[in-house]
Formats: sequence, C-alpha cells, structure tokens
Amino acid sequence: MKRLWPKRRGRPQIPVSETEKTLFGGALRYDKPYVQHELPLLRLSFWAMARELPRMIGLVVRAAWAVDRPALLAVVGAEVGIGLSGAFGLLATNRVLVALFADGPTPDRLRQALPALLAITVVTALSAVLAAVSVAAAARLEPQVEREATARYYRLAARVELSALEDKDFHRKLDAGRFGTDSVRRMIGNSVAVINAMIGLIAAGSVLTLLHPALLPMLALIAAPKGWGAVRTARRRHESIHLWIEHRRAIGVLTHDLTAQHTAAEIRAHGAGRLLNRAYADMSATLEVEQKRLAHAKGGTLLVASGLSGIAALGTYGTLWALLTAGGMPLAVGGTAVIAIRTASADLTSLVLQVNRLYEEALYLHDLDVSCRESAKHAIPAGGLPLPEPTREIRVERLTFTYPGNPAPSLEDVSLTIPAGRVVALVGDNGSGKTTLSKLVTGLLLPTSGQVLWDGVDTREADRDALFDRVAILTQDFPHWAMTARANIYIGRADGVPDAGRLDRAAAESGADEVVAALPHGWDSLVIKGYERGTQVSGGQWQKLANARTRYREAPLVVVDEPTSALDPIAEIAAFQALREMTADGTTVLLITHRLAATATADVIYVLDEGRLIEQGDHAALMRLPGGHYREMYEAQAAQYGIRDPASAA
Ligand SMILES: Nc1ncnc2c1ncn2[C@@H]1O[C@H](COP(=O)(O)OP(=O)(O)OP(=O)(O)O)[C@@H](O)[C@H]1O
Repeated sequence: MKRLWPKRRGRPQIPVSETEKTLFGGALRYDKPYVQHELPLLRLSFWAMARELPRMIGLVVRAAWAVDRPALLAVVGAEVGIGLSGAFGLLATNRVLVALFADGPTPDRLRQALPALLAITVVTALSAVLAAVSVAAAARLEPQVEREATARYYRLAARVELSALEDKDFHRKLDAGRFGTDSVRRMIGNSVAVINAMIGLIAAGSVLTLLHPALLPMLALIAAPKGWGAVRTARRRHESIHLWIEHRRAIGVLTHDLTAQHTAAEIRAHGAGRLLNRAYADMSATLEVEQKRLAHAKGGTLLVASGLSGIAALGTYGTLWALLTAGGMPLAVGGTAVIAIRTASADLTSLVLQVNRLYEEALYLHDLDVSCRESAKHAIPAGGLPLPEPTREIRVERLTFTYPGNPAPSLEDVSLTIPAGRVVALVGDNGSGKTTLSKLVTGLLLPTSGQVLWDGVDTREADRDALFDRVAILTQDFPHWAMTARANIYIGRADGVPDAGRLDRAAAESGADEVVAALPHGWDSLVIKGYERGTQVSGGQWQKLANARTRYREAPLVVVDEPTSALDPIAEIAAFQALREMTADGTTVLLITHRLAATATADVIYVLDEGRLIEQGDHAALMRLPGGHYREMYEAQAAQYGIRDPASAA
C-alpha cells in the first residue's frame, strides 16, 4: 500500500474534499505548535528512542520527587519488588518441576515439591500486594504532579507581559505548553510500565541465562518481530492522527455549528443545516477510507510480526528439544525455560510500546518546560520604583510603540498630559491608536521609545503591581466571566475582601442594580446559560455589569473604551453623565469613544490619526479649528440628527 507519509520527505497531502474547498478554501490546517512534533517523532529510530529513555524517566522522577517523595519511593520499591518476585517465582517453578520430574513414588515427589509450591503462592500473593501498592501510589502521584505542573504553567502565564503575548512566536510556545500538563500525568503511568517491563525482563532473562546461556538470544528473536510490529503500528497510527487531525477538527467545527445557539436561526431559516449535514456526510466518508486503510495495514503488520515471531519460537523450541533429547538439559529446566520465554517476550513487547509512548509524551513535556522558561523570562517584574501618592498627572513624552511583528508603529512621537481628576477623551478613526495608547498609559504595554511618566516615574521602572492597583479598565471586548452576577463584580478587585457596600454602590452607579433585580436568582444568578441558576443576559446588560465591575475597583484612574456601545440611548446618556460625576472625588477618566456627543463635555480631547496626535483642546476649541478632523467627525455625526453645533458656526 502507498505510504501516506514518505520517510524523511516532508508532509504529504491528504485528499481534500469538495466540501472543504467550498467551506474552508482547502484543508483546514492547524496553526498549532504541536504540529512541529510530527516529523521529529516519526524520524526518530527505535534505538535513538531507547537512548533517550533515561532522560525521559529522569524528567518524570524529578517532577514526582518534588511533589510526593513517599509516593514515588513506594512506586519504585513496589515495582522492584514485583520484578524480584517474578524472578524468584521462576526459580521456585524450576524447583517444583525438578521435584515432579524426579524418580520415585508420586506422593514423595509431591512432598518434595510442596515447599517450592508454597513459596510460589507466597510470592504470587506478595506480587499482588505490591502491584496494588504501586497502583495506589501512582494514582496518588499522578494528580499531584499534574496539578503542580499545571499550576506553575498558569501562574507563569498570567504574569507574562502583554507585549510578549502579542508576539506570535511566544504565543505558540505558550500555547504548546498546555498540552504538556496532561503529558506529565500520563508519563508517570508510562514510566511505571517501562520500569515494570524492564525489571520483569531482566529477571526472566537472568533466570533463562542461568538455565542455559543459549536461551537468551532465542528470546530476543521471538520478541523482536512483535516489538517491530508494535512500533510500526503505533507509528502508523500516530502519522495518521496527525495527518488527519485538521480534517477531524473541521468535522468537529461543522457538527458544533449544527447544534450551537448562535447559528440556530440561520441553520433553519437559511437552510444552512442542509449544507452542513451534506458536508458532514462527505467529510466523514473520506475519513472512513483512512480508517479502513489503517485497519488493513495493522492486520498485515501483525500477521508478518506473528509469523516471524512464530518461526523464531519454533527455532527456540526446536533448540530446547535438541538440548533435552541430547541430555544437555533436564526436562524440568526445559519446562521452566518455556515459562520464562513466554513471560519475557510479553515484557519485551510491552517495553517497546511504552517507550514509544513515553517518547511522544516527553515531546509535549519538553514544550511545557520551554513554555515555563520563556514565560518566566517575559514576566512582569515584581517590585520597582514606588509611585507618589496621590497621582497628579500622567505625562506621555515622545512615545512610539510598534507591536511585535508589525512593520510600522501604531503610535509615533505622541506627547500629551493626562491631569488627575479630569475627563480626558481620546478620539480618532478606527486603528488610529487610541486603545494602544490607553494600554501604554496603564503600564500594560511598555514604550518602544519615549516614555510614560506617572508623576515623573517611568512605567518601565515603576512598581507595576502598584501601578495596576491604581487602574480600572473597561475594554471594548471586556470579559464575560462565566460566574455569578456577584462574582462578575467582585472579580474587579479579586485580591481584596469582597465588600457588599461597595458592590451596591457600583451597581447603583452603573445601572447594574436594575439588571440584577430582574434576574431569577438576583446576585446569585449565573450569567451563563445551560446551568442551574443560569440565565442569559443581553449585550447591554453585560455592559452594565462590566461598568459596575470597573466602578467596584474604585481606582484613581478609570480607562473606558467604548463603554456604552451596547446601551440604549437613555442608558448611554446616564452612563456618560455618571462617568463625568466620577471626577468629583478626584478620579481621572480616560474615555475612548466614537460617540462625540459624549466627548463634548470632556476637559481635554486628544485627536489621533494614524498613530499621531493631530489635535488637542476642549470641544469648543476643536470645533473652532477650520478643517479640523475632530470638527469634521463631529459634524458628520451631528448631521445624522440634523443638528448644527453652535461652536462650529464660529
Ligand atoms: N495586538 C495587536 N497586534 C498587532 N497590531 C495591533 C494590535 N492591536 C492593534 N494593532 C494595530 O495597531 C493600530 C492601532 O490599533 P488600536 O486598536 O490602538 O486602534 P484604535 O484607535 O483603538 O481603533 P478602534 O477605534 O477601531 O478601536 C492598528 O493599525 C492595529 O491594526
């Protein structure tokens, strides 16, 4: 059968159905980091894999040692015990056979065999107890190792600089790490199986060598084809999974859309459901062909492996026969040898399989390691210069910022001042740099050149945690936390003690109180559908909850990016009025909006265009600028309502 994945010649193409071409413009390829593992894994020879074995087991042992030494020692101790019991059991079996095949009356021979039989019973029972100890200790280790690895990964990920997250390469590495957290757990089971098979093999091999030195190479001949078959089948399966993974994903995307809520209307009214169902039938038929191919290939490989193994077994048993008939080996020893050969060949096959799996998991574990190291390298530093209390002004000086990988800067040579206790508005066309500027002001991004100074303290050198503590943000795409309405507000100051009075105030000021009053379980309602106490809230209601969250933070600088985009006209007017009122206690409001009626009352308005600051002043001053961009934008909006601003008449 034609290889789908020719050795060392890159990635072949799988058939692309008409459906995929129509719906996805071709095969749906993952942009995921684990694709990078396909080739190294498949190119690695079995022997290279075996050489890697100690390092891989070392990784797991170190992780386990760090979280639960007693459990690790219990697993290792039990596995060694099981191996030794196996060897002892084989020797005892030999004794039994020697006694049974000896001359003399049967009752005497049985009496002779009795001590060895009792020893076998004890050893078998001990082995069972040790196996239970190993399973229990491994089960205790697995979740701990996984938890520790996962917690470390997410702890580090949550501290990464925002600019690093914008870097595609870093993001890939970070993303790849997620798959490694599962691998650590799975590697414990694999490592235990590898240790178990190795000890069993050494024990059976030693006993065989003791019985007759010619038997050990025979054993290798029996086991080798089975090992080859196992690796070949596993590798072929692995190739297939990676090669077809996007295809399966595409099928998943289709079937998910068929039952999703947000597609339900068009699935029915536009007939999209018929198209998706046809697409499912088409794509799953292609996949079925691959599954059949795999099954045939597996059958063929198993047949060849079993045939070769059978020939080797025939040779081995022939040798045994020759040794027995030539009188070079007693019959009892021959019997023990047969048992030892069967045990050892099962251990060898299992060893090959488990090493194969271990290697695959180790690749993902390596990703986790890289991801954690890179995250630590790009972490927001702890500590730094303290900020004067209270903040009087934030100054932006000759600020330029370029996103990683972007050819041009998103902000260029921008200088402006944000005085405390004022409403400062940022306006400009889409993509002019307003959101980016707000992220630099709040220390979420650091300048490429120039500086942002909080009362003279550069955000690069400031204690960033202290800086974040003074900021509340409401982004355009604010998070819809899948929690209760109450938790959606409390998370606004997640490290503080929940304060019910503050929550009530924030809710009243933002209109969230009315939203919550209408929810079936009030503040305890889950604002996600599909769960008990769950309910769906509208876009505008979400925005009120998010507004409340920002207010609950009670931070001296509030940055709001299109805070009213989903609100009805009355709620919008109230929201802008409430923002204005926030300045009464000295809070600074940095307002980003395209609703220019709202910026008319701002103390200062900065107009950005293609990353540059082009105009500044209050509404009246900007409306007096002939041919000004602000004036042009304002008049365009006002014209929709047939309004003429008195300031522009000047
Ligand atoms: N994460 C990012 N990675 C790369 N480029 C970005 C990123 N975010 C924004 N940009 C680019 O930076 C420029 C400024 O974007 P920004 O979001 O700051 O504009 P904006 O004025 O807030 O736009 P809008 O009014 O549409 O919200 C745009 O050209 C945008 O494509």
